Amino acid sequence: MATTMAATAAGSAVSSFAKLSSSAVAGAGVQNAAFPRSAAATSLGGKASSLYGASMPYARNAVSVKASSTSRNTLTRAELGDSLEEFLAKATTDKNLARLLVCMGEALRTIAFKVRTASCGATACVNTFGDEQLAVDMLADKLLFEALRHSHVCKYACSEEEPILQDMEGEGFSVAFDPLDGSSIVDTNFTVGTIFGVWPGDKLTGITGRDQAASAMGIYGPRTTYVVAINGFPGTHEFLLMDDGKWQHVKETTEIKEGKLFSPGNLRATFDNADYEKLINYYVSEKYTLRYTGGMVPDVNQIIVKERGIFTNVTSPTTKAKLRLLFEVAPLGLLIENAGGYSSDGKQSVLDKVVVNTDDRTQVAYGSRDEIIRFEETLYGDSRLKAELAAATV
Ligand SMILES: O=C(COP(=O)(O)O)[C@@H](O)[C@H](O)[C@H](O)[C@H](O)COP(=O)(O)O
Repeated sequence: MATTMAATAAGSAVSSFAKLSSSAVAGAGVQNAAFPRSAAATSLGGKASSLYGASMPYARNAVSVKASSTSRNTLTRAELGDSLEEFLAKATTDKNLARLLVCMGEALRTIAFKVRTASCGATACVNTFGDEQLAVDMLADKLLFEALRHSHVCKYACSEEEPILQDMEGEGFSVAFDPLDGSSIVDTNFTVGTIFGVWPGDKLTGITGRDQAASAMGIYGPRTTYVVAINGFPGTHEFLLMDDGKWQHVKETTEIKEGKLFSPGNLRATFDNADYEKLINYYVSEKYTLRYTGGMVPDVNQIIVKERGIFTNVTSPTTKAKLRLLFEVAPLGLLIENAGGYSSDGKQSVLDKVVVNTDDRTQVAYGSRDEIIRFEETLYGDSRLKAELAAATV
């Protein structure tokens, strides 16, 4: 309640501030559009400006978290209200990983601006990139490759648009990304997003989601947010893009509770997958709330924000798997599991699936523990989570 009140009070301060300094904000937009190199450098080395203080709507709210022994041995305090850079200094001792996440954050900020100002016709939503007019998903793709090259800590990168590994000429990590998930719903002004996973080393096949050093999504909705999970650091962390262009830590999720909320992807599969039909009928008969946009980023993000629910995308003999393990499913798996949730392809966590080819596809569910048990039992008659739970309680 205290946080909500602080946010409301400061919210009106922010809007009067925005009115007073609309030219400064417009200027920031122009600067964003010009990003990637200069802004990344400023952010990496820069200090919070006075603008930052003026527009900070959330009271600093200390949250104590115990980092795992693989990352830090000391009690680390992640505080709501921290900047992205402050948070990363507490969440990881790996300065290269922090640098990469900051660089990607700068690209996300620019993509948000490009999506917000895209012009949409009958066939595509386009915006400018230098002298070019590009579809926004292609533009996002270019910006992300540029940011990774600029980071100097990325060896290889590939994307849904460019699945062949590209040499980024840095060292430390390799990154796979979906530049603009939901590009077909940009024109309807639904929320869309970027998804990426960061793997240590120089391999993006022969790896699993569990090997990720971090994963994240950028979410372009009424607000722009950057949701980050760092392997070995508890929780999934939401950062809000502020008026001054900085990311501010506004939420930490460490538990996905039980609650009747469902997002049924590939619903057409119920036509010839009787078990999926049975699962959907269960949700309806139990009066679950339907919350589904058809964009995987907002549909999965709502589980992290609401801290409950289930997202399913199930296949059938006539509707094959569409979602890609490397670019979408594994990174979202780490975000959900770090938040205290569970993921499944029907039989195992999606984090345990080996990426054989960059184009591997799979069915998937994300949600609370009991929802994932129900998902596995309904589809395959049994759930490995039950056995794990029984073993844990002995
Ligand atoms: O892949 C996605 C979007 O593709 P695109 O618009 O080409 O960037 C995802 O967002 C999924 O399409 C989505 O979550 C969902 O699985 C779609 O399923 P359905 O509603 O059955 O079409």
